[in-house]
Amino acid sequence: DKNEFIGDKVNHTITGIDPGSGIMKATDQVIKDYGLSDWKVQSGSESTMTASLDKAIKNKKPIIITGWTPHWMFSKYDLKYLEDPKGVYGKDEEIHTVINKNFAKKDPNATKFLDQFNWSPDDMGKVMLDIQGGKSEQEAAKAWIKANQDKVNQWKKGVNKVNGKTVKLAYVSWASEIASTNVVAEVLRDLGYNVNLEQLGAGQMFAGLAKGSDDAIVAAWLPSTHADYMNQFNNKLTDLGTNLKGTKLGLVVPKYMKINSIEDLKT
Ligand SMILES: C[SH](C)CC(=O)O
Repeated sequence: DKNEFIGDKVNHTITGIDPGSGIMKATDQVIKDYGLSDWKVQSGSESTMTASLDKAIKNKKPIIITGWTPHWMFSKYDLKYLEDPKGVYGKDEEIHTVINKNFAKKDPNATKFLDQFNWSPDDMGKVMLDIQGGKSEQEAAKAWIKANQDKVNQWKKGVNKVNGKTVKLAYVSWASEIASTNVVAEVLRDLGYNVNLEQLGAGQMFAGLAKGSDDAIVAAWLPSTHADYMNQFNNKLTDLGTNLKGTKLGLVVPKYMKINSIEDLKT
């Protein structure tokens, strides 16, 4: 039946991303909670994972990846999430904007802007697709800003223009965070800020923010995915709240695969 072959077909491997990410920790928990002791989670990066996904789909081969929404892969390919009856990946989540504890005092103007930043999975998806389609990260951000002046003006309400103050943003190279961080950076630049972007691993991003080597991130997946990092550094960080609602994490497969639940991986 469909169960006994799936493990053999994918060499009992789930194709994952960077080991410090929350989705990889959650997937380790999936292995334990669903009794998948003969399975392994292959770490890599978002780009190695999407390259493996592309290759598998081109050859109509089975593959199981760690996936999340929003992500351009759902526009490019016919994919589905495996049901997670034990709820290990948690419910739909949100992405939060988090600043270093001292930043609000250091720059209340930029803090007000960061606090007002919020947008939808559709907004983020447009920027991700433009980048996937070949636009540079900055061009994609600028194009979105140009086409969404009303939303951007809401973010800028009560925020003053400045002359050359610096804001340091950290992020991890996940398509979702590349999109959001570049849009925020471009609007801050329109406001007269010099913006430094620092691309780090997930753990380094939270550590750098806590240390103050970076001022802000728009990349905290909460309440569960990044809970460990937020708890580890909580007295050094200020959570400004949600900037995007309606994210999802889980195991994702091409729709041509017969399995529908994580339970189906158990031979
Ligand atoms: C890969 S998701 C954007 C975030 C995470 O899993 O840490």
